[in-house]
Amino acid sequence: MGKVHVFDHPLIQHKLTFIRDVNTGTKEFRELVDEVATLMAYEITRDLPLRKTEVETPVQMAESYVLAGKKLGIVPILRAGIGMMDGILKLIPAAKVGHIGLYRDPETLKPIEYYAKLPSDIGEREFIVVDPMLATGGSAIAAIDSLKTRGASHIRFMCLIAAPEGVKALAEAHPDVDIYIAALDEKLNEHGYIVPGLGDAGDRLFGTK
Ligand SMILES: O=P(O)(O)OC[C@H]1O[C@H](OP(=O)(O)OP(=O)(O)O)[C@H](O)[C@@H]1O
Ligand SMILES: O=c1cc[nH]c(=O)[nH]1
Ligand SMILES: [Mg+2]
Repeated sequence: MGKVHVFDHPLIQHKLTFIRDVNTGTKEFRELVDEVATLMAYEITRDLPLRKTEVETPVQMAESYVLAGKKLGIVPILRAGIGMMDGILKLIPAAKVGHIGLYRDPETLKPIEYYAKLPSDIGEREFIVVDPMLATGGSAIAAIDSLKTRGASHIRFMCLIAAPEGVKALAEAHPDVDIYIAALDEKLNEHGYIVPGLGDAGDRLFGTK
């Protein structure tokens, strides 16, 4: 079973409060999601492997470290995942970006894939799939299914807010995938929305509705 990590960093928790706030407008919402994505990227990369190297400082040669291991790929689930992408790329600019387009059918709550474009060297990369919301888990499971079908084998999933139902479903469907979240909320409501959540992440990011 993959591990579930809840990021309790005070800055993440503080900013998340304003992201949740119904009175936060589109511009500020987008900026806050971007900032939290950067902070979460900092936390999620904590365990990346390093190798020793040497660097010439203005004073003398020094032993130092650079990143080693697999190259990274970021996969935002369209649309709302796009809101977290730039914040992650600020810290990991060399990562390649794949896109998977999914929307949740409002009646059945089942995900429908409408787009996929992934890096060509998919088997050589470690992927972070990102989406602000993990509700029923259907979208995250489908996105990871899609990545695995195309050859990815090292995948993590990162979101802002998760429902217990989504965490359970994702952990059962993909036990090899670690899940990183900023907040684990109470439940889903009858429309499949996270309670208390933040509403519809895509609509709040892009000003639709
Ligand atoms: O865990 P689930 O029950 O699948 O729900 C979560 C999905 O729902 C939202 O996307 P939505 O379908 O609203 O698409 P959008 O990003 O285009 O708004 C959200 O961004 C996730 O992708
Ligand atoms: O609470 C939810 C659930 C699914 N998608 C969202 O954007 N919000
Ligand atoms: Mg939406």
